[in-house]
Amino acid sequence: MPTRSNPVYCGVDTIDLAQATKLIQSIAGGPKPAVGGIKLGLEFFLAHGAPGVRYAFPGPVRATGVGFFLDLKLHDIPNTVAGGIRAVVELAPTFITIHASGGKEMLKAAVAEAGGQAAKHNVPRPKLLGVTVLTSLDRSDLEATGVDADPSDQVLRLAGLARESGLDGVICSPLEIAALRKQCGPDFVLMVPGIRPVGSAANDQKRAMTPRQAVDLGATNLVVGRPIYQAADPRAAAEAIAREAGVNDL
Ligand SMILES: O=c1ccn([C@@H]2O[C@H](COP(=O)(O)O)[C@@H](O)[C@H]2O)c(=O)[nH]1
Repeated sequence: MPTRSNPVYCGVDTIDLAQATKLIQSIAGGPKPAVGGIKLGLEFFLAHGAPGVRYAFPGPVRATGVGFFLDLKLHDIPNTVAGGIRAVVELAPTFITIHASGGKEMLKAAVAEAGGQAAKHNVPRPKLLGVTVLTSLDRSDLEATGVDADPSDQVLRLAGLARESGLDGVICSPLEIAALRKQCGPDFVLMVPGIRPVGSAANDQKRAMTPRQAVDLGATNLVVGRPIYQAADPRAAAEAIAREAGVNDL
């Protein structure tokens, strides 16, 4: 099998600053990172904010070339979401998430703000990804929110809106990858959580597949949290998942 660049982003889901710092150093530091990127999200950012990002994921670790996914899942009126983007672009994230269901005006405001702030801070423009239907939801969960649609149809609809609004990609489950590739083309980023290595527990993920399946279907990146950070040896777990996803030069 030909090797590929490491698609695995580890979700560092903890409020424990020391634990996050140690985990990030062990999987992303050194000459051979075991992951393609680090994802910091709600738990970590609410507890520690921008100073915590700089502390736990410092320049020397970032210099190994790993990506930085700031998974804030912004969802508010356009002016407020633009303000949220304004507050974090200087951290130079590779990706930021906003909810596609926030609507076209909100999505466009975020795109415009990301471009302007990147120029102001002289950092690469972060790629904006639209959250579609959370991977923890199935049809009946959607119905309970008033959406009478299959998750896959709703994901396609929201991805279309995200693309028309200028976003770079979406968060989707593995089950929608093939249809999204067809609808949105080869360059649209498909960042895919709901990834479980063979034999591991699904936890609260209702639309899940293995790393190999997701990559074969056309995922750009995979998001994996608990199967890495809850493992006895997180680095070994990350390497095993990357190998399962077709990375063979670790
Ligand atoms: O639809 C979504 C959007 C985001 N996530 C995030 O991905 C990780 C998955 O963690 P696991 O422990 O591997 O389940 C987590 O940080 C979520 O916030 C998602 O799961 N689904």
